[in-house]
Amino acid sequence: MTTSEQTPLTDAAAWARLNAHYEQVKDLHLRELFEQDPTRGETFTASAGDLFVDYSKNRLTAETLEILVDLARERGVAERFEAMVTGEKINTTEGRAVLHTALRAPRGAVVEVDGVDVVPQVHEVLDRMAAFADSVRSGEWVGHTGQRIRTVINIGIGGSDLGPAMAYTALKPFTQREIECRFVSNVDGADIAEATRGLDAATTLFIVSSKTFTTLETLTNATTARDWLVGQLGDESAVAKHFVAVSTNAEAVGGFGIDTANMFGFWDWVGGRYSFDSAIGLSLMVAVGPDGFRELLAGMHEIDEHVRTTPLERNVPVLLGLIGIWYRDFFGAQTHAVLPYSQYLDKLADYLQQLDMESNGKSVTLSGQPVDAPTGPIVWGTPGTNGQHAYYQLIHQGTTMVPADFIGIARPAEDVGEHQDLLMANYFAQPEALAFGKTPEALREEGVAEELVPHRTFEGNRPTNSILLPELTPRTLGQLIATYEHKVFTQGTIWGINSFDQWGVELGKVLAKRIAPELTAGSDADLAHDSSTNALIRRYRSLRGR
Ligand SMILES: O=P(O)(O)OC[C@H]1O[C@H](O)[C@H](O)[C@@H](O)[C@@H]1O
Repeated sequence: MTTSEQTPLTDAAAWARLNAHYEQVKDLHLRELFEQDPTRGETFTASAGDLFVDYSKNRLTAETLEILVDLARERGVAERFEAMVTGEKINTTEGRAVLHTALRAPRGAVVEVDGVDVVPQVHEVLDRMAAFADSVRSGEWVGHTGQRIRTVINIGIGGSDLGPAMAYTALKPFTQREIECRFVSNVDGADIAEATRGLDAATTLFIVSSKTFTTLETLTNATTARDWLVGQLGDESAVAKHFVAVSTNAEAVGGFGIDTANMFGFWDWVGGRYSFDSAIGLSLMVAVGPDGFRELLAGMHEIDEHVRTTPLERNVPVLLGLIGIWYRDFFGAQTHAVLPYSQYLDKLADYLQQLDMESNGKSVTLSGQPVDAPTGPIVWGTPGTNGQHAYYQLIHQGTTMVPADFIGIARPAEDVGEHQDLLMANYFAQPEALAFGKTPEALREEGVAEELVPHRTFEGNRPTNSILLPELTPRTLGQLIATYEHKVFTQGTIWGINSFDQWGVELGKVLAKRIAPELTAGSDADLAHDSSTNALIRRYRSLRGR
């Protein structure tokens, strides 16, 4: 047991110090902080792998950071990280180890769960995935009619969708363009209908991805996909050449009719939202090739090692986590924006929403007590510069503090004309404007009419991190994602919550199972929900002529 599992967060000595310190620094303006220390922009920075992080535009001092690091020490962040990566069952509510770091451990490393080294199993599956991916990519794997595969459709949801979908988009320039990947997640029939529209079943391969293989959305989509395929090819036996599965549940895969020879396994110690570097990434591996996938794993491993070996003061995921806690728990910021200046990172915020919000959206501690400080923020964002022309108004001049990560890529995959420099000019300009704002005096000097001065004033003092990557490659993407994984870990550890369960998604699933048959059968009088739910169901039935 580490400290955070035993004692309330607010009992920590560093917590009391942070409270007192907050009162001293809360009104300091970033303008003053930069005036006091003109070297701040060079010293409040850190690197991990190829990631460079400038955290100087945050409302904190060197002392703030010192106390935050003391808090991390007191809450046992390093010890709990060690417990996690060595296979301790830190997911106590499910009795499981948490070993996504073992998914990227190099061949020959040893990580034991219940006395069994899991690394050989990890590499055995990776090798099978590689052989499969190569055969699809080369055209050696042919469909029922002897034709090669042109479209791969991953069917999965949550962690079995968001990771591969995000990474496929991010790594488009590294994909074999002759094979297109599509992703179907929503149980809304529109998703599978649109994904298969116009496709030739003879050249389509489905990867059914589900850790549990019991997820309603995925099984429903997989059944519809199988009907579509058999409908087009006119032969049940075609399924064998057009369906593979990724799951921890071999029995259910067999029960669905997919040959378990075409199943790629993983383990209960891989959480859904931490699984895209497991076999869940099979579609991605087909797209970027086994070498690309291994580069991604290597990038993630670099960050795992960084966290393990770097002092907390320079530990990038730990620092990002601590800065997030400073805003969430002391300034009361409810959200955290992720603003990538890269179109390829279009799906990053969607992915991070599950990673962060499903992990740290908790209100009880590991020991079941109510938390004594606010936990995970609402995570959101879209690629810059689009957000600038939509919601940045609120970030600049609204009444809510929105701490944000600005993510920039120096060397673009598509170096088209002056696009990149214009994009990056915005990447640099926005955090500058957010931090330093524009004073009424400056406006008056420019001759702005007095009645417009309040409207055109930018208060500034709005905090950001700037994360800069040299380029977006499988390796740097792996580094970026592992950085966020361990940021979330750091925060969960400090809050003393279980970042690895997700009981909060259960109730809605149970109720939906109960309601589904009520939508088609039975009489209105049989409905036994609250009056609102009953009336809505009745209205739906009537709109559908039932
Ligand atoms: O991979 P599966 O078992 O199908 O689960 C898919 C997703 O659904 C669940 O409800 C959880 O909220 C997610 O953590 C999980 O990633």
